[in-house]
Formats: sequence, C-alpha cells, structure tokens
Amino acid sequence: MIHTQGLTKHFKTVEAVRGIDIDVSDGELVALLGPNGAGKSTTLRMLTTLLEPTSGTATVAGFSVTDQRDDVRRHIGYVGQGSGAGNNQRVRDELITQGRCYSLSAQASRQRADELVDALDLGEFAGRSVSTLSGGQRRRLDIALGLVHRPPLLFLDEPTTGMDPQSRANLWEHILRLRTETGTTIVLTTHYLEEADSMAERVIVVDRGVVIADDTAASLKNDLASDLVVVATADRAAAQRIATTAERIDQVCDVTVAGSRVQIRSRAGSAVIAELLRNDTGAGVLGVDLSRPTLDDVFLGLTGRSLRESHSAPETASVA
Ligand SMILES: Nc1ncnc2c1ncn2[C@@H]1O[C@H](COP(=O)(O)OP(=O)(O)OP(=O)(O)O)[C@@H](O)[C@H]1O
Repeated sequence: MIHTQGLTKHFKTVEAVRGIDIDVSDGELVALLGPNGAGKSTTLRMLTTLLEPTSGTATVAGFSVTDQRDDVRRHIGYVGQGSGAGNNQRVRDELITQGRCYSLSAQASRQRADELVDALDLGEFAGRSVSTLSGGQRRRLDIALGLVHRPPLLFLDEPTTGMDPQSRANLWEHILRLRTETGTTIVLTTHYLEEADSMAERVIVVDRGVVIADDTAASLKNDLASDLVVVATADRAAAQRIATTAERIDQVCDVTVAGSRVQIRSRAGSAVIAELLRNDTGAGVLGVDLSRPTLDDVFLGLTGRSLRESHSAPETASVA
C-alpha cells in the first residue's frame, strides 16, 4: 500500500526528513512514533501529497506522490493535526458537503453521511453545529470526514493528542472497529507510547528524520530493550552478595548496586529471578520487582535519550 525509498524533505535550514524507507502492506495498522520534530508529520504530508519531497520516491496505493497526485488523493483519507471541519456547519451537513466535494450525488452524500454518523457514533449531535462539539466528538467527526470517499488508506496525524484517557479509549474503539469492518489500512502518528504499543501492529520509530527501528512492539521490546529486576535487600552486604550471584548468571547484561538495592538488566527477567532463587539462600532479601520494557526503553536503548522527555531538534544544515 505504501512504498518509499530514500524519501527526504529539506526546508530552508532544516533537514526535516533525511531518507525514509517504509513499506506498509494492505490492511496494516502502523504507528509512526518519535519525539517532537522527528519528521513524522512531514513524512505524512509527503505521503499525502501536501508537500513535495526534496528527493527519493514514494508510491501510495500504487501511485507516485509526485507524478500521480490526484490518484493518490482519491485513494487516501487524511486527518491532520488541526480539525478540518467548519465551525458553523452542522455535523451531518458537513459530512454531506464533503461527499459532494468528492463528486458523490446529493442522495449518495446523504446516505454516506448517515452511515458515518452511525459508524462514528455521531447521532446524538448530528444536527448540532461543529463549534459546540467536545474535543473527542470533533476528532470523531474529523475521522468521519476523512472516510467519506471510502479510502482504502487512512492517515491520522496525532488523532488522540490532548484528549482525556476516556475519550482516547473511545476514539480507539471506533478506529479499531472501523478497521475490522472495512479492512482500511491505517497509518498514524502518536506521542503516546502505550497507544502505539497496544494498538498498532507495527511501530516505526523515527528520530531526526530517519527510521531507527521498524517492527512489532513486542519484537522491538524483546530485541532492543531488557527487563529490569530490582532486588530490595536489608543491607549493603546482602545487596553485594546478590549482585555477585547475579553477575554469574548468563542472561544478565548489567548489574548495579545502589545502597541496599540491586538493579539487574536482562532479556529474561523471570528466568534470572528463578536462577537467583536457586543460587542464593535469599537471606536479607526484602522483595523482588520485575518490570517489562516499554517502547520508551527501546528508544532509550537506541538513542540514549528518553522519548518521554526528548525534545530533540533535527540537525540543521544549509540547503540550497
Ligand atoms: N514548513 C516548514 N518549514 C521549516 N521547517 C519545518 C516546516 N515544517 C516542519 N519543519 C521542521 O521540520 C522538523 C520536523 O517537523 P515535523 O512536524 O515533521 O516533526 P514531528 O515528528 O511531526 O513533530 P511533532 O511530534 O512535534 O508534531 C521540525 O524541526 C520542524 O520545525
């Protein structure tokens, strides 16, 4: 559905995208994850023909984003970061207008508007003006607007940013249902690590304008980050003894002692705990805690920076 090779976008002084290679198959749900300024939106805007790439190639739904822009546009829906709905329009009317813009007949537009009102649960406020909707309701309308022409591919740029947890969960319910019912391919950007982790089938991690990892969340966590085992002990001597035992275990990658606590990094945390129990009497051990890695640990492992706190700026360069 999407194939890019060496895609770049240079603004006057910023290399926003520095060579992105992405393949997305039909029906996939893929999340682009990365810190502020990583180049996610710029990539999306090139794939949706809103920005001309500086170099590289991209085909979307089988069409070139540079040479067949109209064909690309006919086959995609795009929900940008800002709302596309007109404030003074009523919800259903806005959907009908969008249908007419896509050359549906008046009757077909009304029918499609009603289908989308149902699908996105907009019935309660279909007759209200857009300006009266809550953030979550407006976002559902944005998605409905992106789907009017039944695109096989939907791009969502930060669909849930700024929403409260309940509205986010509700919007995700709609996105996932839509996908199950229509098989739409979905590519989205998000800052929410948990969202990418639990909802997307594949996570593409972007940093400073390039893809630094691309796999399922489970594989990324398994391959690129480790479990953290924290052993709380009664005193420094017990901690030292546990650390010495841990260092002898094959699967352990790193052991640090901080006062009476021992931190053990390993790809197989549960096995390490079992091995510790086999090799040590456990005297002086007060508790053991096992944390599974998150996508933030993956990013940290790849870049040395935390995604949660990272506000990296892409490298600047003089571009003619
Ligand atoms: N029109 C533009 N002119 C100049 N620089 C731009 C333009 N659009 C984006 N940039 C810069 O390109 C870089 C990448 O921006 P982009 O919006 O793609 O990042 P992002 O990963 O989507 O970030 P965020 O998560 O904050 O939305 C940033 O440094 C941004 O300031």
